Amino acid sequence: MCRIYLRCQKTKAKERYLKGKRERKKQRKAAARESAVAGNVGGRDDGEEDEHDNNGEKDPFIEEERASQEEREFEECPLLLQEDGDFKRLRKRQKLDNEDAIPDHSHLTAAESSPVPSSPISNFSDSLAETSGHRSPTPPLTSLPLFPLPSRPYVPEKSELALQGLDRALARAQVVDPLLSTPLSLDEDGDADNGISAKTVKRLRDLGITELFAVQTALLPLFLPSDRLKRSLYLPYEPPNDICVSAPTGSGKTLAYVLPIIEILSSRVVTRLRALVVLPTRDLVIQVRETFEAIAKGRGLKIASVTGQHSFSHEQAQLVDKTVNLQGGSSKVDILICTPGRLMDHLNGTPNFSLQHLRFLVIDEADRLLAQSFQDWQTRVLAATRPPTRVEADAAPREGIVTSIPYPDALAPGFLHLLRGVPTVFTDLDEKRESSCQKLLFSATLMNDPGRIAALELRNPHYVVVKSSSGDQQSGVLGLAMEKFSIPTTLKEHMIVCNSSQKPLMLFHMVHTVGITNALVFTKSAESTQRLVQLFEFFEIALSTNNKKPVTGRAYSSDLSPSERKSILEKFKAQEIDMLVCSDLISRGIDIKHVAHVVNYDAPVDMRKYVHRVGRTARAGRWGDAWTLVEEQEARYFKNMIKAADHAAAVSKFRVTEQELSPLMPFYQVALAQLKDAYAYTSARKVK
Ligand SMILES: Nc1ncnc2c1ncn2[C@@H]1O[C@H](COP(=O)(O)OP(=O)(O)OP(=O)(O)O)[C@@H](O)[C@H]1O
Repeated sequence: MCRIYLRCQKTKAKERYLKGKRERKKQRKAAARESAVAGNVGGRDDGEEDEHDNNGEKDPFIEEERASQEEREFEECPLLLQEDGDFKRLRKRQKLDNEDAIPDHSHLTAAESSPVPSSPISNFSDSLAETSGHRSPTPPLTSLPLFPLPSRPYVPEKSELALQGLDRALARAQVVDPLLSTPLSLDEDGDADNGISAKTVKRLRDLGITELFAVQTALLPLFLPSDRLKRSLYLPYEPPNDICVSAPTGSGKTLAYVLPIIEILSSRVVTRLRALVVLPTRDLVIQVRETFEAIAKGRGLKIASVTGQHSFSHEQAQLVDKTVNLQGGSSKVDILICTPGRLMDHLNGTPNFSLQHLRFLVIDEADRLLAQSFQDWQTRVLAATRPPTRVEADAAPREGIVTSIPYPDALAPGFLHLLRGVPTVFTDLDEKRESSCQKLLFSATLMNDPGRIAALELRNPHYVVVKSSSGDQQSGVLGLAMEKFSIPTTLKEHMIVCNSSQKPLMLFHMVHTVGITNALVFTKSAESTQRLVQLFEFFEIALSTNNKKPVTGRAYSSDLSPSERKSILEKFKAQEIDMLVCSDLISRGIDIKHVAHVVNYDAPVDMRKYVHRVGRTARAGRWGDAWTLVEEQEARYFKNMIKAADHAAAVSKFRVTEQELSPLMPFYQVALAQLKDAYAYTSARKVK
């Protein structure tokens, strides 16, 4: 309303002013004509600054200037500003007001020198009334408030935000320099300095391991303290702390938990399920089982794995004795390595399969596993390791009181109150008995998700972060909190920006010109894996007519049966295959020593994926190269991703020109045509 009113006022005033101006102009012209006729040419002195004409009339130019000034003021009206949101103008207005707010009051009366500054709107309407020669019929707008200047809120740094609400245990993390290592030497007692027995040292040496890597050096004293009581299989009154480890890919995390588990379990007399290792894929289960078997050789420990590769009953027969019903459970194995899905199957459907004797629960690739629910496996597993509370125990069905235990049962100390037929009397002097299970979380990209961590019910967790940034605590913790992951220092990273249609040719160029072999090539899906391998085969056939030895490439994806996958992986390990084209199925954890190159044929969509993929090379201190083919339209996203992880400087740009690609172009076109025919033929057969 105000706005419309002011606009109307302005228009009428302007019209009146222009009319007056025209009349004055006419009068002046007439007067000039008369004086010219009278030969009396005179006028205003140029140097005169008086705004009034000689006859006392206002100077039209000065009037015009004033009108435009008023117009400007009108434009600067805060009401309009509010709508436009033009804070610059408001700031200018306020600046002017502030200047006005320090007037010289010496010549004013008390009433005039009121500290309340007059509103620009009231000034404007007053001057408008003056200009028009009469006052507005409506009262002038006097007290419209000036909106306060918007002040920029305090924006905390990203690092500051990352540290807020950080788990206290994580804030106190032990940061370890990745270059740390300890030689495996024996002391006078025959033990190694880090608490490893002579037997294990000998076994390690047989396997060619002569020193412990940083993560192993840091972890072994935590698992194997000099106080031997703390190495007991059961610690119901003083349960061990849980441990979370973040260390780069290929830094030896597997051995860091395999060694202490074998050392501690070697003292066992009766076989019980005491170590459970959960991994995300079958391939990883096989790999970790091999490591356990290699280190535990000659120690009498029984190791098994369940992944669903064999029948359920076969696995049950391997795991438990089903003929008796035991509260303490029965186990034919000491160490079980499994995928979460199959673990749930056995928890739900295998009699006597119990986790109450667990001393170690290892969750490897923890961030990946905890992100997937698998029938809420974490909650179920944790519940199975924890002794029931008094209320739960009282509610548990018991058989009639008998004086002797009917058959030997083997409940863990924390679960003794459940013993069938034996009355339990709780007293106030009873000490609380807890599960002796120590939870161990490992990953190269350990998550910092308070919700997920809380769900694990970690007991006084101790964090170990292996990170290169000068090994200082603050940057190590910050890196983990902000998901700035560590990459092996022996890895060289490159990116190649190219047109999407050139990508296959670019890969073939890299294989033949740069000499990429013993390579893992990651694609985004099983389907693109298959297509790329087929195109590569056609290309190699076309090129081999040119007297070149063909490079062998095979696909490795979830489309293949487990036995096919196993055989392909073995051939690749035996270096019978030069290039394995795969989906993300083997992007985590897989350890193949001779992998010298990783090619991200399809750029990874997040930093975690990138870290794990490129981490398939440059393992255990060896050198390796990672190449990422980035399509032009993805380049910005990829650069931002690595920049956000403070990793942009480590990835160098590799340029390939059209001329360099041109020699391979004819073979590529032949291969493309053949691939087209092959797909046309396959789809025609499908239609039939
Ligand atoms: N102390 C050691 N001395 C020599 N080699 C070692 C040592 N510890 C581990 N290795 C070797 O280093 C390689 C990488 O180890 P491992 O697979 O445990 O890495 P990782 O940290 O689990 O990697 P990822 O995060 O990718 O799973 C393996 O081949 C392993 O045999």
